[in-house]
Amino acid sequence: MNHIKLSVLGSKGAGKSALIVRFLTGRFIGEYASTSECIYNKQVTVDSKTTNVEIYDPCTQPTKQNPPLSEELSRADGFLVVYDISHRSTFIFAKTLICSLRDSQLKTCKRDTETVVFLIGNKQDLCHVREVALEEGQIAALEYRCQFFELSAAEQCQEVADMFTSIMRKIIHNIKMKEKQRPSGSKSMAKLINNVFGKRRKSV
Ligand SMILES: Nc1nc2c(ncn2[C@@H]2O[C@H](COP(=O)(O)OP(=O)(O)OP(=O)(O)O)[C@@H](O)[C@H]2O)c(=O)[nH]1
Repeated sequence: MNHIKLSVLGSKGAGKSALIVRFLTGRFIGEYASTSECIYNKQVTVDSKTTNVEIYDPCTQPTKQNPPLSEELSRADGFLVVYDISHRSTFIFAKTLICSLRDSQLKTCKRDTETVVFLIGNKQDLCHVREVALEEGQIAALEYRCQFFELSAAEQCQEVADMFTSIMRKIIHNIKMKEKQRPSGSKSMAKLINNVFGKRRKSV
């Protein structure tokens, strides 16, 4: 079974909890008591493979010191960076976050494949008070090499589910690529150990 970890980052009020709850329950709940960070676990099926996904919601609090992004990087396999299309400041913060993620990754160099980051423009239903154009989100995603979705946790269930499936599929693909790139020595070592113990088991 695949085990993957997602972190959902973004400004206070961008809709992180609403997106997560919509994915986990299929429902939209208007208000959340976001007093502390939350970690959700769910078993899902991605391309007919059972996958355990852990979702970390920092529940951004003005007084809460969120962990440094390098810590986030080591914790998560992928990131949803959420902004509210009706508040430009959340979009600017989202771009800052992605920049920091990319910079932190370069510094830590702990990963050979680039961290999976999805830029999410939420509250698409508030297009009558839109402050961030769709094209701006698309251009930012191209610039920061991430996938882009504009949607509404309040009004769209399938689209939110499809977005989560898409990032989980991308993460699983990356994990498989990394396993393939693993130095052949470790593979042959595993094969050797299997042969030795395997033969011994056969003789017993
Ligand atoms: N119209 C509309 N409102 C939304 C949508 N998603 C979330 N909201 C509302 O936006 C407010 C903030 O949503 P949350 O999910 O708590 O946002 P958050 O990013 O988790 O906020 P913090 O936990 O404080 O960081 C709530 O009043 C939600 O009902 C959406 O797609 N459309």
